[in-house]
Amino acid sequence: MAKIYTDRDASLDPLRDKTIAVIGYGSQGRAQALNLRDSGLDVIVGLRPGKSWELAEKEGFKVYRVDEAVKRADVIMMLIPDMVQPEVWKNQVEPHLREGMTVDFAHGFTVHYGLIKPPEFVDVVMVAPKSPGAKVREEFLAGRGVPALVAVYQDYSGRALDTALAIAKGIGATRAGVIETTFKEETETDLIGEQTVLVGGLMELIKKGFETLVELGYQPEVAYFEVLNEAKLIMDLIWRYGITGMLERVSVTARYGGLTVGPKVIDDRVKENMKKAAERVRSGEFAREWVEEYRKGMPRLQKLLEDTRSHEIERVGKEMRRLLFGD
Ligand SMILES: NC(=O)C1=CN([C@@H]2O[C@H](COP(=O)(O)OP(=O)(O)OC[C@H]3O[C@@H](n4cnc5c(N)ncnc54)[C@H](O)[C@@H]3O)[C@@H](O)[C@H]2O)C=CC1
Ligand SMILES: CC(=O)[C@](C)(O)C(=O)O
Ligand SMILES: [Mg+2]
Ligand SMILES: [Mg+2]
Repeated sequence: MAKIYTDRDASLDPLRDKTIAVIGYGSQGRAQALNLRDSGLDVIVGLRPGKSWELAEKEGFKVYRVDEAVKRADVIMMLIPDMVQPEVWKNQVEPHLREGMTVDFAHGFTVHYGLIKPPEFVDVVMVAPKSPGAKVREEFLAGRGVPALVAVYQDYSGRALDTALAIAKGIGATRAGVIETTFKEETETDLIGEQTVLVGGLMELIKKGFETLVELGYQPEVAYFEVLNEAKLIMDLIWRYGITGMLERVSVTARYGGLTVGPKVIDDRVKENMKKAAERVRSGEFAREWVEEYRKGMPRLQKLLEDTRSHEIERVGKEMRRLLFGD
């Protein structure tokens, strides 16, 4: 059984007289910095000049260049993109680390794949929200939290886990539930999950469902409501009540049709494909490919994004979302 921590198991004390430098003010950086500050902790932000800098200042933070922030802080939270981390680490973080500091990550990628090798005199921990950044903030403001994983990679002080749990509490994650894991498990499950289900799988399932309906001559707007908009509403039922709970809340016809046809569409070959994707993550092959793509300036990523942007579901979606949300 997994070790799960909630609010009762965590204290903010390990962070009380410390300065926390949140490096990056994007998806996770902004959410985590704001939540930690609202939890009563001393937070500064480390950035390079630009839009994020202005936003963080506007939102009341003292903002410094990354190296300056590291010098002023006791706890460093590496919340910049995974592919940017190694260089910033080498030039602006590592040279200024002092004995006994804590370095925190929100995803294990750079440490697990050896792109960052922390010195032995700091604690290295991870608090990985199982959620997009915006939700980390939204749920916190609503008095709730999103689940997260915690892990200790290096325990120099002997108190690394307590510090990690304090961060988890400060961002609101212990309100939901925090599971103890390792950098390896978090990194591999996060990548496998986002590639095969959360990002890759969902997106492809919805696109192929949309294409199928449109190719059969149905109206694209009808297809959009059916396979994209309602996917969220059905997912909400699964999220709140579980798969059986969702089945209990759709029509008996949908229940029978879904249970009999679903496994024919998403068949065992899909699982074999998922296992292949998982193998590429576990062997490090995906990480090598992504580092190489990043170094080349991400031409493949840009091309794929452009193709997605021009897909019919996006054109129709824009119209339909204007109707639904007025934007
Ligand atoms: N996006 C998400 O919701 C999730 C992200 N994570 C992890 O959190 C970490 C941060 O990811 P995101 O929040 O998506 O990052 P992001 O892409 O939103 O980060 C952008 C921020 O980094 C700053 N930045 C970029 N390059 C910089 C540089 N050279 N020097 C200083 N600042 C720089 C930008 O100014 C901006 O403030 C990653 O490890 C990611 O895997 C984990 C869970 C979910
Ligand atoms: C939002 C999240 O948890 C992801 C999908 O793993 C990510 O953005 O990397
Ligand atoms: Mg991820
Ligand atoms: Mg994730």
